[in-house]
Amino acid sequence: MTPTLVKTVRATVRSWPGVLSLTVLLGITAAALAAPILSLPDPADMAFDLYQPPSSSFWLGTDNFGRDIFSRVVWGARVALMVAIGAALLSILIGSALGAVAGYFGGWIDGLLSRIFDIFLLIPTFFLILLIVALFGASLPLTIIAIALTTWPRSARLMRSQVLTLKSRVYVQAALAAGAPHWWVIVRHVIPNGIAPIITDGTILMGMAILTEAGLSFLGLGDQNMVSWGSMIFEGQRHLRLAPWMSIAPGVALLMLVASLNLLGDSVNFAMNPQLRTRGGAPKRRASVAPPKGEGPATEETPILQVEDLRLEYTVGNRRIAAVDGVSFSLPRGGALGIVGESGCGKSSLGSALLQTMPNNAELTAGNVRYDGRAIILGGKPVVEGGRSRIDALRWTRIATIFQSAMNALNPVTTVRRQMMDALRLHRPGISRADATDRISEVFDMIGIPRSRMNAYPHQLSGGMRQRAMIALSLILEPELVIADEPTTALDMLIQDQILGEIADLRERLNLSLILVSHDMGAVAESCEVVAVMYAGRIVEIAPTRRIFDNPAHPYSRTLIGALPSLTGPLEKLESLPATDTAAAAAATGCRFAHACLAATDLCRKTTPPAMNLGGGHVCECHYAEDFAAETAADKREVRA
Ligand SMILES: Nc1ncnc2c1ncn2[C@@H]1O[C@H](COP(=O)(O)OP(=O)(O)OP(=O)(O)O)[C@@H](O)[C@H]1O
Repeated sequence: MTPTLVKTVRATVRSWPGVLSLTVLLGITAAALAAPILSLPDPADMAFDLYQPPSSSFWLGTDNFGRDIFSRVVWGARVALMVAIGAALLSILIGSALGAVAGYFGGWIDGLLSRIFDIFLLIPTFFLILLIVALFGASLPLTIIAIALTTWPRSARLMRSQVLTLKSRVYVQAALAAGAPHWWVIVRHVIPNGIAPIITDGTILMGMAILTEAGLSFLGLGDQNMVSWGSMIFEGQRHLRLAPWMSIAPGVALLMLVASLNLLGDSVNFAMNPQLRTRGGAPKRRASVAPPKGEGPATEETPILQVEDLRLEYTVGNRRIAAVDGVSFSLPRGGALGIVGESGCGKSSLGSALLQTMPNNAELTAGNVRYDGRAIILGGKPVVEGGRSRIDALRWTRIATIFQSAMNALNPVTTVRRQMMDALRLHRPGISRADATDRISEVFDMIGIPRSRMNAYPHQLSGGMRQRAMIALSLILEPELVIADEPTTALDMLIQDQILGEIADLRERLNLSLILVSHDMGAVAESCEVVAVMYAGRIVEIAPTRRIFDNPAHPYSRTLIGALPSLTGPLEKLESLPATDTAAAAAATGCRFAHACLAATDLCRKTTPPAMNLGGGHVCECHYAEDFAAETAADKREVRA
């Protein structure tokens, strides 16, 4: 077994639907395989005990010919399984191969094959099967082929759409650019990535095949030499009043087999798709709290956002990862806070925690958040007022987001103008079309996109223009606070600079408050008055921008600032840090940066550093913060040398 298959089986048997469905399926398969060696009465043997109800002699009773129903159900399982496996395998093989070819090569090949799929889909399934059975007679292999012939276009269309999406992925293009032949790319990169939904669909196909065979047997068109649950149900319904057990037993067996196959399909899909697994599957019901009593009205001095001891944990299997581990800060109205730190330190998790848009495997375990003086999160729970979560009422209208990758954040099949129109109409249902168009034009002018590009689709815009469109979308409802998560990461230096300049300009004009999440110290220095440095889930230093650049007090901030190349002076060797495992660093005793800190002492390794207040809004979690902050620029150069 390949490692992927082993992992899939392991993950499947860890979920209760997986265990349940596999137990039923294995039970039915074992019974079907063991039927010849079990000392069961011959399923075709007729006796004088007609219509016997279930008893210790006849576990499931006897039928109108005195045949033992338990024995017939067990033998019938063989037919059901043969039809399910045979028809589904044949259907998937034919369908996936033709679908992969159509999707991968496109052009006239796709056109021709797609028309063939459509024609087969148009033929009524039962009619085609009846035709085949009428022409060639009723036999089990023919039934299997007939079912496969009517179901393969389903797999073909699924595989075609998978391949169409996958072939534009960068890793597929990279493999082709590296000189790999087409067949290798299809086998190595396309099929393994696109097979999960086909396998899931295969289990549904198996259920359909069993039901179709049962239907054919019910109509007397199945193989008369074999015991089939369908024919048993058919006979049973004619004697329903006299002997209801004749149809109940095969009916229940059929139901259990088809339901288990469908349940198994869901479990396999869940097991094969790491996103479904690690994002926590279905949304959990989160507890909420009522607004606190005595909340006064906000004044000009009330911070737009106050965060106290916020904690967010992810659950992955049995592990808990504290991605945000006790974060506190306060953002004044119209202020700009930059949150910097290396990849994985928890910046995006903090952003999603503030907006309550975390994945399902994330949980806020503690902390309070106040927006404009009103609590939106208390003790880690969302505050609900009048049946609606307060944060729901604030998202986009008062707190907007600029996402990291505009190409992924904008809907690719809708024009930019349409997306802005939708946002306006959703939040301001009464707005007229003319007013909405005026507002869109106004925002386009404001951020420097020519009005002629309003009806462009995202892919028709350049990277910089797309990011501007994303900013326009965030501003369309005139929010007060914008959370920008790496808004310039994928752009070249010149465009980065333009976009940051525009954000700064908009802030001034609209009195916007800003939280800028970035790993780029330069970007943050240009746009924010205060900088918070995050490391392994905590803000380890926060200070006014000038101050943190002149006198960084945390060794980690010093390293980040030291990594900024200087355009003047001699070339200096850049320092590098060992990789950080957020979960391990958070669980370590003492300072979480001690493992990578060149100045770490025993005190650092044993005792968690307190938050040292260095005055002027400068707070740092380092035992030696005062010493480091006091160092002059010359000292720092010396340390680096
Ligand atoms: N859905 C998730 N399930 C489990 N762990 C997650 C999930 N999302 C993030 N993490 C973990 O949480 C930690 C913080 O991740 P986060 O994405 O917030 O970091 P980041 O600083 O924003 O990184 P980047 O700058 O690369 O976006 C990391 O250890 C990451 O592996």
